[in-house]
Formats: sequence, structure tokens, C-alpha cells
Amino acid sequence: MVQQVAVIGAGSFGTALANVLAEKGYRVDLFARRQDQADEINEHHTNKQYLPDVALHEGIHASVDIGQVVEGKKRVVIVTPSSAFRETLKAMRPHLEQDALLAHATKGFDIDTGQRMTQLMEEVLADFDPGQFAVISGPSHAEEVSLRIPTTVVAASRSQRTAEAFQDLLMAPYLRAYTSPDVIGTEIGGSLKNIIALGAGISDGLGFGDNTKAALMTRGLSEIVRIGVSLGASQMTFSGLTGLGDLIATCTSLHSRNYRAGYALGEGKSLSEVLAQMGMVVEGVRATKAAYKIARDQSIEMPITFALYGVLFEGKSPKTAVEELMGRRRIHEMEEVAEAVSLRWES
Ligand SMILES: NC(=O)c1ccc[n+]([C@@H]2O[C@H](COP(=O)([O-])OP(=O)(O)OC[C@H]3O[C@@H](n4cnc5c(N)ncnc54)[C@H](O)[C@@H]3O)[C@@H](O)[C@H]2O)c1
Ligand SMILES: O=P(O)(O)OC[C@H](O)CO
Repeated sequence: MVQQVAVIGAGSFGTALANVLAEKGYRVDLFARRQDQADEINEHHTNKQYLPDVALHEGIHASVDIGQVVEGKKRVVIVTPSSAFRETLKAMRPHLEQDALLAHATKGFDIDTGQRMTQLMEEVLADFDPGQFAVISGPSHAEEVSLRIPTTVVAASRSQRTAEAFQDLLMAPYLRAYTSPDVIGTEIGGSLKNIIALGAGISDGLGFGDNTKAALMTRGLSEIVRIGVSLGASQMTFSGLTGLGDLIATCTSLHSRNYRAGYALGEGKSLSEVLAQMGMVVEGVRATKAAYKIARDQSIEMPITFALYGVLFEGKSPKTAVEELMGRRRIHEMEEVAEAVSLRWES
């Protein structure tokens, strides 16, 4: 029976998950980067920078010593930004139990290689069986989880046993966890919805309406499916919680860092200004770069992602990007799949 869990990353979501687990009775060791933050969590049971107004459970023990946090743990949950994922794995590696099961809840790609987080786990932790790895994803704003607002997530792993182990770990009266074998689709849906949420925020920041946002979300989902399937995901996964579900939660919520960053861009702020003001990770910026590279190299059509890339990295004005999207070549709505799903004209 597992009684102790390590959570790596004391930002908004790492802290929220640590709190769920501590409330369930686990002893939770939480890795924080800064000593003052660890002290605040241990002494005052708060993490005001990331989850203001939340009283944390006293069963959370924060430490800046990653070795001490993971040593002896059979369950490890990694919740760092994607930019810190590889170095975090390397720091943990010498201290990990060989039979530990590891899940991550990071939504993003390795910027240099375009790898997903479980691919980084397979590379850095090459002496582990890939069946020991899982991804936790779904529509789950940390701010709501920490207030015990009913939330659903998915634990996906190549191994049913591992997916079910994390389902058991997470299930709580206000947190329902499903399982899935589709690791690729789960990771891609969670990472790419952030690009579309940036776009939804830009649209609202420009003063456009619900019609525009619904179009961005729907057409955005079709390009997520396109790249996802070409990278080996199951199309069905994108209709589920980690695809459509998280797309809705992120594109329509003021909790979302990606939506808020997009909104400020739409209002005319520069990317560097927006990121400096946010003080939290905006994964969609890196995801746009990663998805752009993959789509360009593999000739996958992703017009919204390309438009975002232009706005974020090439100085294109958001208004011009929208005009270009609206003026694209005329196509069948279900262009690529029309034949397969019998959406064709009889004559
Ligand atoms: N916030 C949410 O609601 C939420 C929900 C689900 C998934 N996620 C994902 O979880 C990940 C973390 O997001 P967050 O919102 O908790 O981030 P955050 O911005 O709230 O906090 C980031 C945390 O990472 C730490 N960090 C930064 N660089 C680091 C490094 N080099 N090594 C170790 N730690 C480092 C920071 O100190 C901070 O504690 C992201 O990939 C995000 O997409 C977030
Ligand atoms: O705040 P965001 O935009 O990083 O989104 C948080 C979560 O991914 C929502 O499920």
C-alpha cells in the first residue's frame, strides 16, 4: 500500500495536486525550487505566489532537496514547466526507486527536439520500463482543483496497471480520474490546446465575439487532430477530456494563463511585456514554436498555429493574422476526411 508520494514542482498545479493527495491521507513530499517558498509551505501552509487564498493541508512537506523528495517513493508526479522537465529528470534520476511509477502533468514539448514529455522520460530514464510512465491531463485549472470544485482528468500510460495506479492515487470526491492507453493523444491534446487558447484570448482582446472564438476552437481542434493522428495518436482521444474537454476549459476561462496572455496580446501588448507580467508559465508560446516546426517539417496544414507563430515570433499584427485566416483558400469543412466518412456529394 503506497503511503508516500513525491510531487516535483511547487507551482500552481503541483501545489494543487499535492494538496489533493495530502487530503487523501498520503504523506506528500513536494519539491520547491526556492527555500523561502518551501519554508512558507511548511510553516504557514500557504503558497501565496501560486495559489493565493488557499490553506494547504499540513501533510505537505516541501523541500528544495530533490533527492530527499523522491528517495523511497513508489509514486512520483512531475509538474514542472516543459522548459525544466529534462533537467528535473536528470536531477531526480540517481535518487529514484527502480520500481517507482512516474507520472507527469506537464503540458508542452521539448523546444529543441519537439519531444513529448514521456519521450524525454524514456530517454533520460532509459533503464526504466516505459510502462512505468504515465501522463495526467484534462480540464483541470489548479485554482479550481484547490477549491475542491468537481474536476475530471485522465491518467494515460502504455501499461494498464500504471494508468490504474495513478487513477487510484488521484480519485477523490471532487476529482474523478479516467484511464487511457493513448499516451501520445493525451500529451498532444493537452499541449496543443494552449496554442488555441492563446488565439482565443487574442480574439477576445481584439474585441471579437463568441462566433470567432467558437470558430477558433473548432478549427483549432481539427488541426490538433490532424497533427496528432499523424504523430500516432488515436483520433477518438481528441473528442475526450484531454482534447475537447481541456480545449473548452482553457479557451473560455479567466484562470487560463494562455488565454490571459493571448488577451493581452490582442489588446496590443508585446510578447515580452505579457510574459514579464504573467509571472507564471505560458506553455502555449513554446508549444507554438514546437508545433510549427513539426508541421512545417512534415507538411501538416495548421493555419491557426502558423498564424500564431507569425504573431508571436515574426511581428505580425493579430488583426492581420485574423484577416489572413479569414481569406484562406476555400475548402470543404471536412477536407481530409470527407471520403472516409462519406461526406461527399452524390453528383
Ligand atoms: N496551472 C494549471 O492549472 C495547470 C493544470 C494542468 C497542467 N498544468 C501544467 O503544469 C505545468 C506547470 O504549470 P503551473 O501552472 O504549475 O506553473 P506555475 O507557473 O504556476 O509554476 C511553475 C513552477 O515551476 C517551477 N520551475 C520553474 N523553472 C523550474 C526549473 N528549472 N526546475 C524546477 N522547477 C522549476 C517554478 O519555481 C514554479 O514552482 C505546465 O506544464 C502546465 O501546463 C498546469
Ligand atoms: O492556465 P493554463 O492556460 O496553463 O491552463 C491550465 C490547464 O492546462 C487547464 O486544464
